[in-house]
Amino acid sequence: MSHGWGYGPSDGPVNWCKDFPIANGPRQSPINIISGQASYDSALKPLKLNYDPSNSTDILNSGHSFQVGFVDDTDSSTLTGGPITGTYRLKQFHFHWGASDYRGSEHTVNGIKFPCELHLVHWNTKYLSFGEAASHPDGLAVVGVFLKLGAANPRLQKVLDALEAIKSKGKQTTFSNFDAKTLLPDSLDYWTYNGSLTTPPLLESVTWIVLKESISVSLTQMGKFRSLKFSGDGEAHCCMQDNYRPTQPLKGRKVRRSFK
Ligand SMILES: NS(=O)(=O)c1ccc2oc(NC(=O)c3ccccc3)nc2c1
Ligand SMILES: [Zn+2]
Repeated sequence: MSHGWGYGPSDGPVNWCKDFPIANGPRQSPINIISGQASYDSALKPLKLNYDPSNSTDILNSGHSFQVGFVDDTDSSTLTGGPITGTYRLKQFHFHWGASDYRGSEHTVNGIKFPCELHLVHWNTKYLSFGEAASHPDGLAVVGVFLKLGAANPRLQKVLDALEAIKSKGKQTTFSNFDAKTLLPDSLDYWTYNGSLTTPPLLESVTWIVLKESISVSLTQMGKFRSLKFSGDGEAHCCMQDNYRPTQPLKGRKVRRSFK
């Protein structure tokens, strides 16, 4: 039985293809977005994100990141419009970040890395569940938001304060009445392309929607992300950082943009 995957020298992204051969597939994520090569598509609609704060349920240290989960048994927290057709329900959001302020994001823009990237994960309600949707090419839609070093972001604080209770792998605590919309920047201009989950099982079922505008994060707030552990209680302490996959080959894919 092979050990799980991670971000270390032996279980990290370069070795994921051994257990998940799709890692070398035609539509892998993340990618480097070359802004000059992204073509404006006037047919792209504005993003519509309608989130009900009462749907947030818990915050969990997954051992790879931490994620805030949402009740998804009704259409009360949805993504519509944008490059997608139909209605996608919010399942969870999580982040990826670096050990230093000069890396951490999964997507890059013109080769630029950000210290952190937020992913809001949605699944297509034409399927019965997240799990089923994840196995279809149009099953998932993830909104990516870059975090850029600057002033402390008060909208992150409630999430970061909750990390005290979930320092190690497997820890979970309630996290209610959180409005994920407060994490979004003012502009919803975006780039979009067809890609994959950026962690195993790396399924090629994600319509990526990467916002052009970033949100701010301070050095102190970045320190809170890095205070988490990949490891569980009783295991050798391993700081949760550099939990990002390097950019993957475009393999002929086109990146579109919603803005002129
Ligand atoms: N970095 S990523 O590409 O956004 C990404 C990568 C891998 C993922 O696995 C899941 N699974 C659930 O959310 C889930 C949550 C609850 C129950 C079943 C599945 N979401 C993912 C997002
Ligand atoms: Zn992610």
